[in-house]
Amino acid sequence: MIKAEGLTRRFGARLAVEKVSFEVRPGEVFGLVGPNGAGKTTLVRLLTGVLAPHAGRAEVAGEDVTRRPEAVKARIGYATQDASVYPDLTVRENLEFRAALYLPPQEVPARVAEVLERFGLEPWQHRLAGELSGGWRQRLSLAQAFVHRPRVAFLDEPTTGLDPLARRAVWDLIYAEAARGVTVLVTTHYMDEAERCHRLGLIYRGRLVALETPQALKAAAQARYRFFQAPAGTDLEALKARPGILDAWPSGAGVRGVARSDAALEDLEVVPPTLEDVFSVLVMEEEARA
Ligand SMILES: Nc1ncnc2c1ncn2[C@@H]1O[C@H](COP(=O)(O)OP(=O)(O)OP(=O)(O)O)[C@@H](O)[C@H]1O
Repeated sequence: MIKAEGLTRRFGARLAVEKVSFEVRPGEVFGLVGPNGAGKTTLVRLLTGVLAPHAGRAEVAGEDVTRRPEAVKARIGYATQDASVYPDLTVRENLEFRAALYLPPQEVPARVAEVLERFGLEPWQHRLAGELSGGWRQRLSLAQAFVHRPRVAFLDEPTTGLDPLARRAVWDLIYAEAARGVTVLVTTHYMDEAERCHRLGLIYRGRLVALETPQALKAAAQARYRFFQAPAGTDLEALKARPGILDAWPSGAGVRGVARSDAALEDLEVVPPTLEDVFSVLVMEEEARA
């Protein structure tokens, strides 16, 4: 459903996206994760035809994005980071506007009514989008991404700034759309959200440095390293200086860390890695390579 081959994009001398290749299968919820400035948004803009690549190509929903960006736009939904809604249109008008871009006029009212209902937006339909709270604006942004029945949806940080309940509601909506067969590519900073994705790509400095299911990423990290927990009050610097210990950081009620697989850790509690641990070691490996 999504196929990127060697996608590359520069801004001046800076390589924002470098030779990125991957595929997303129909119905998959695929997560792109990576630190600020890693290149996630640029990659999404390349895949949605908003930005042209300097090298490589992409296919989305059976269309070549570079050659026929307009054909691709009709088949995808796109919710941008800055909530792609018009603040001075009402909720309903926003949805009507978006639906009318890609659907025959006679289909618009029924689609808008359905999406208002599905996304719980009916009570707000006559409100100006600019008057909605952050959570409801994000819901509207999602609703407009799905209103024309796209085959693929790109959601760029759809839950940033939302409280945990609103984030959960957004994820329930994303999964409901995926269950209807929509392929979803979502970018996120949140590890608990990354955990919900069927498969993940980690972007670091413009490059795709890992591509796997959350479970496989954890298993691979556990095979290469040992992760541990130390009690509160542990001397962090002394711990980091021990042979075989690669890094340690304050975490919750103690200290968490990563060590080489042959390190002596008898006095420490060895624990399975979280996704956050996995990404820490992947970034550590990339830094060591640089
Ligand atoms: N239009 C632009 N002009 C110049 N540089 C840009 C432009 N867009 C992105 N960049 C640069 O490209 C790099 C990747 O940025 P991008 O926004 O894709 O990262 P990101 O992973 O989405 O970050 P965030 O999580 O903060 O949104 C950054 O160094 C950024 O400064």
